[in-house]
Order: sequence, then C-alpha cells, then structure tokens
Amino acid sequence: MRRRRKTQNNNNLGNKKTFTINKNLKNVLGLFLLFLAIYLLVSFLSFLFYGGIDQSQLDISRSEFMRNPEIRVANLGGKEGAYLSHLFINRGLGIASFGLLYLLFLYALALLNIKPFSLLKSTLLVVSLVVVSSVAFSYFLADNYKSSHLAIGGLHGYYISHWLNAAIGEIGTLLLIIFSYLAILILSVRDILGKVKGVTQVVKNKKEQFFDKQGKAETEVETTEDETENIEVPNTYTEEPIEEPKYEKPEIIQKTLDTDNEKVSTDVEAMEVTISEKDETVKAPSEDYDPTLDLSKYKKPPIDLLKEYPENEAKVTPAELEDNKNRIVETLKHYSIEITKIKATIGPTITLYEIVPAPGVRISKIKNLEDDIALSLSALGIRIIAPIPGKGTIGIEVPNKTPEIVSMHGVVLSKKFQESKYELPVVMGRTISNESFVFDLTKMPHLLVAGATGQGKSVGMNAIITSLLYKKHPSQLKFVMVDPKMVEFSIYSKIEKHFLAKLPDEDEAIITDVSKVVATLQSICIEMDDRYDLLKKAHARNLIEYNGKFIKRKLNPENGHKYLPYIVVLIDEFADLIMTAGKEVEMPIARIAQKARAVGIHMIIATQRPSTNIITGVIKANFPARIAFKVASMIDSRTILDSPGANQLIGRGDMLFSQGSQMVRLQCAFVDTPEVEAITDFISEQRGYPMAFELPEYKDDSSNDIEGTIDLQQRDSLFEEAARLVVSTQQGSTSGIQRRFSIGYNRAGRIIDQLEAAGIVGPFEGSKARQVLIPDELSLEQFLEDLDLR
Ligand SMILES: Nc1ncnc2c1ncn2[C@@H]1O[C@H](COP(=O)(O)OP(=O)(O)OP(=O)(O)O)[C@@H](O)[C@H]1O
Repeated sequence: MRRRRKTQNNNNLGNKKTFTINKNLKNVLGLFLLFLAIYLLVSFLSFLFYGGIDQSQLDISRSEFMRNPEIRVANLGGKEGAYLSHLFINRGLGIASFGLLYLLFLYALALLNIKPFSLLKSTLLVVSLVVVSSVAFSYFLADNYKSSHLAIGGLHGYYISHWLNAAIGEIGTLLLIIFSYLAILILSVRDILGKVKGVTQVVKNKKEQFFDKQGKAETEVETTEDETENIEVPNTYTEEPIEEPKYEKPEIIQKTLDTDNEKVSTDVEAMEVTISEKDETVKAPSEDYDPTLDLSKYKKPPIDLLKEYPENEAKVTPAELEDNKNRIVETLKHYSIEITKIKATIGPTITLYEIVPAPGVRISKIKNLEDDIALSLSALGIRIIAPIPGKGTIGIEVPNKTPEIVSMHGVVLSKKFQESKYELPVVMGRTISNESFVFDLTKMPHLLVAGATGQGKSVGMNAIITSLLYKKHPSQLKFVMVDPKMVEFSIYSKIEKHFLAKLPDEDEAIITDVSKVVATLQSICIEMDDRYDLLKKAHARNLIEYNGKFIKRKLNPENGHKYLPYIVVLIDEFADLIMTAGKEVEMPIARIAQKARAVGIHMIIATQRPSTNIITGVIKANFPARIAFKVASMIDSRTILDSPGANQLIGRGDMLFSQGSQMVRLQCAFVDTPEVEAITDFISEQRGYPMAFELPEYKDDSSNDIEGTIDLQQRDSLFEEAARLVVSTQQGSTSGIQRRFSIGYNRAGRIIDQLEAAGIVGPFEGSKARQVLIPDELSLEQFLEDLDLR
C-alpha cells in the first residue's frame, strides 16, 4: 500500500528578513527625526531668551557666521541652532514655527511605527494653523518687533498682515483671520475625533496584546469580559424574553415557564469585526503565530442572514393547559392512580406535565398506562418519562396544539452560544424549558443522527454546520462532506476554498460517489496517523495542546509542524454506504471513531434507516452521542438510542439527544435552505485559500499490484541515504523520509517501497511504523555494498 500526500501550507513566515531590514531602516530614520526635533526645540526655545544677544552676529552672511571661530553665540543649539531659529522664527513664520517642530515630531513617531494620527491630515492642519497664526501674531502685535529681537509673526506674518491691512483694511483682516481659524476648526473637528479614537485604539491594542500574552492566543473569536459588558439588549429588540402570564390553580396546578433569558443583541457582529481588525494591527512576526492571519480580513457571517420567525406568544392557552391537566388527572383516576401535585412546563413544541404521585403508587403502573393516557389525550406522540431522572416525579410530554418554530436566528444569538468557550460549539435548539442547548462537538466526540424521512434530519445537520460556521475561522475548521444523495450538502460546495477538505486531484469537494468514500475515509485515517506522529514529536497529548505549542512558536515548521485545523467529517445517508461498501466503510469509520478524538477529527453520520444491519454494533460502540428525530418504530428507536421514545416524537424537528445515560428532548432549531445559501454566499464572496484543504492521497493495495514489481537497479538517488536514516533511527516510516529529505510523499513512498524490496524494511503494517530488518549501520554498509554487486 502506498500513501502519498500534499499539504496545504498554512505557514506565513515568508519575507520576514526583508521586512526586518526595512523596519530597521525606518526606525533609524525615525530616531534621527526625533532627535532633530528635540535639537530644534532647544534651539528655538533658547532663541526666545538669548536671541537678543546673538542678533547682531546673525546679520552677517551665513558662510562668514559659520566659519569665523571668533564668533560665539549664546544659543544652546550653537551657531547652527541660532541660525536656524533666526531663519524659521524671525525670517519665517514667527513663533508659530513651533508648530513645524510638532509636525517633525509626528513624522518621527510615524517612522517609529507609533502612528496614532493620519499624517496627511495632521500636516494640512498644522501647516494651515502655522500660516494663519503667523499673520495673526503680526496683526495683533504689530509693533512688537520695534522693542524686541523677536519678530513674533516672522517676516511672513509681517508682510502678509501689512499687505492685507492695505488691501482690505484692518477690520477686513481681522475678520479674515477669525474666519480662517473657524474654517480650520470646522474642517478638523472630524479629525480631532479621529485622533481621540486613534489614541484609544492604541491603548486597546496594547491591552489586547497583554491578554494575548497571558495565554489567550485562542484565535477563535470569543467574547471577552470587556466585550460582554458591551452587550446590551437594544430597546428595539423584538425577541425580548416575554414572561408568559402565570397560570395557576391552587394546590394541584403550578405552571413554570422558563423563557430564554439569555439573548444578546446584534452588536455581537460588530464586536467580532472589531476583534478581527485588532488582530491585524497587533500581531507582528515575532509574536504568537496567528493561523487566522492568512485570511485576516475574513468576517464571520452576520446574524441578519438568518431569518427571524415570529414567536408565537399564545402558544399554549390556559384553556389547553387546563384541559390537558384535567384529562391526565381523570385518566389516572380511572386507573386508581392518585396524584398530589401536577406542574406544567411549556416548551416550544411540547408541554411537560410533571406529576407527583400519591405515596404508595408504583411508577411502573403509570408507565404501563402510557397508551391509555395517550388515547385519552387524543394526542400523537405522548411520551411518559417514569421517573424523571434525578426527581421523584413522572413526566408526561404532550405536544402543543400550535407548535412554535425555534429559529436558528434566536439560538445563535443566545448568550450561551455567543459566549461559549467550547472548541466546536453547536447550538442545536431549545429544551423544554426554552433554554438554548449548546454542546461541544469535541466532547461528543462523534455523533450518530437518525430519523425517518421528512422529520428534520437535514435541517438538524444544517443547524450543526451553521453553528460551526458562525463560530470558526476557515483556518480552524475543515469539513469533509459525504453526500450519496447528492442533494443535502451541494449547497456548501461554494465554501470549498474556505471550509472544505478533499482528496488531491478531486474536482468536487463534496463526495457523492460511493467508490470515492472509501478512499476518503482511508485518507482521513492517514491524516489521523500523521497527526498522531506530529503530536508525539511535539509531546502533546491532544490537538489543543499541540496547536497551543505551535501558536507559541515552540514547534518548528521546518520539522513538519503546522497548525492543525479541526476536521469534521459529515456523512449523510450512511445506510447507502453500508449497503454498497459494507465493511470497507465500516472499518475506517470505526477506526476514526475510536482514535481520532485527540487529533481533532470528529464524525457526524446520519441515516434514515436506523436498523441493526446499518448501525452495527461496531458503529454503535464508538458513537456514544446520538440524535434521534422521529423514527418509524420502537425497534428503530432502540437501535439508535438503546431505548424507546424516538418513535413517539412529533416530527418537524422534535428530537432526542442522548449522551451516554442522559437523554434530553429538544426542539431543533430551524434553518431553511435560503438562509444557508445566504451564509455560504457571504463566506464564498470573501477571499479564500487557493484551494480546498488537501487530505493525504490514498491508493489502495490493488493498484500497487498493477504497478508491478520494483526494479532495484533503478534505485532512487536518495535510496542509500534513506536506508541509513531508517537503520540509524530504527524507524521505517514514509513520512519520516519525506520530512528528513524535504521530498514529496510520492517519492518518499517510492523509496520506502524500494527499501522494502531490498529487504531493509518490512511490509506496511497499518498505522504502525514498518519494521527495520537491519540492526545497525555497519551491517547496512555491508548490505549496500552487496546490493551494488548484484
Ligand atoms: N426544526 C424544525 N422546525 C420546524 N420545522 C421543521 C424543522 N425541521 C424540519 N422541519 C420541517 O420538516 C420538513 C422536512 O425536514 P427535513 O428536510 O430536515 O427532513 P429529513 O428528515 O432530512 O428528510 P429527508 O431524510 O427526506 O431529507 C422541513 O421542510 C420543515 O418544513
């Protein structure tokens, strides 16, 4: 078996050298301007005080002034300082020339990369202020030059103000000066605001940087504490939790309503955008590696791409509640079951009536009456939970007459999801108590989804994918999509260059051809093994630790290390695959399910036909987390959940989520195809990677035979070196050769085949490294000599 691979290079270390040289030059120049500004400031200031002493000397020619050692000046900037001050102040723009120093100072800061302001705007503002002030000073202090060495408005101010006085009169000049100041003020107000913002931004960036250094290098956009404070529910927000009127009847009925008190405003999008922009300004090559930098401008989909469905306020009327309660009580009475209390919790599509039976009533008795109660309530899909785990009560779930649509919009906005710190957060829908149900896919770590046709399975899969698209950056997550029905996932083909992974040389990223599925699953196994190799080399126990080390630049990309995105493998209509490919797909799926968790590969497989020949023992054993939409029979329910219940669901997204022994009934969030399309359009319109994430190439055994035997006379030029490497390290792995000699997987595969044919390494043994058949280097040299003689 030969395996080859190409990998997508996520590393962006290039051009670092040129960047550093340019940066250093700019820093030197910036520093020079800074010192020049300080020197001129000292000279100008001492000109104000000592200019009078030096004045007589300054009237002679510059060359004479500079050359004659007899001439000494009082200015602290020396002759040059005295001369330049005289030139700028007296002969130029007067004391307004200090403004020019300020400008010089700004340029120096800009070169030193401390650039809170726009240089062009600052230049225009300062120059116009200097020019107008020079005239204003001369105008208001016209006679000053007669008594002082200092021409306060400079020659420029003197001439212009005199000329203006003559042209438009003193009042005209005064008005013109006032007008000029006002015009500058008005034109620069926005700029001033900009400056204030600039300063706060710099401070903010520094703060971010600090947090980053504290280990918050997480690239996923998460709400930080500061940002949480900013999350406000605007007054106009229509989905404010509404306390339903409490319906109470003394003693026996007490209705509880937990509304979702956890929604946050659409400000969340703005917040995300701000953060991604911050990333751009804060990161420099010497800091933590940021995988999102390759697509630094990538924006996560805004919430308004999802549709808001009106929440049905009067979803369960008091009359309906009363009616159901009476029927339950009567039915139970009919079977001589007394109850002491009944409590109703209204969910989006069902209402849970919680019953406290009278002392001495056996729970099994109530359970046995399930069908009778259902008949008496004339409702489909009544489910009895006897007892409710952790409580001494019995639950009867009754479908609501007018079910509510749980919109994806609402659950994505929920605080639980927005503030979730999970690695792969998925918001699936709402529980009976109207809380958003969020889980971490990495903790599942794989999901089995079943449901008869038309019961909401596709919508559920879309809800899972959408959740992840709302939370992850393309650098952090890749999907492998298998869709034998060719309809389910085609909608995602647009985001191939952002979020999809595929086999090299495949045209389509979405796999619809069953024959390609085996190769893809095998390729994922190779990726899994390769990831294990990398983790082992990095002494990391799992993907989070590994990526953490890579981000902190503790792992050298030259040794094959790279940032590893999560891979989520979605397989729709798993039954079709098992029917056509059987063990060939079952085995790699089981292998991935058993091992892939630590290396960030997670699987979600869905089927319409949850029968035991499809969901085999091997599959079941490796998929502890399961989702069941309505299924046709109790047997199907047992197959998927190991218990009945899924057959009693009401359809349209009503589902059971089971994880080990825990089971939760949820109303799946509804996301329609146009909404998914809007999201994929939004993503695909942005810049993506040049191609989909490439999985390792896989070639099965049979094609090896066709290629024929290996000719040892035509050995690769690296054959001997590779043999020495393999023997010295006593490890025969293709990826080891590939990394050591920086060659492609194809060539490394060919070399390892030749080493095998020569008898240096043993045959391929799955995920284990090949056995090395030569014990030491001395024996190898002897062996190679013999080989040459053959
Ligand atoms: N969460 C939900 N909320 C409200 N209605 C839903 C929900 N999920 C599904 N529906 C309704 O049920 C219909 C069928 O859903 P969906 O296409 O997901 O079924 P399916 O189980 O995938 O069927 P198939 O296996 O044939 O593709 C949807 O068009 C929608 O009208």
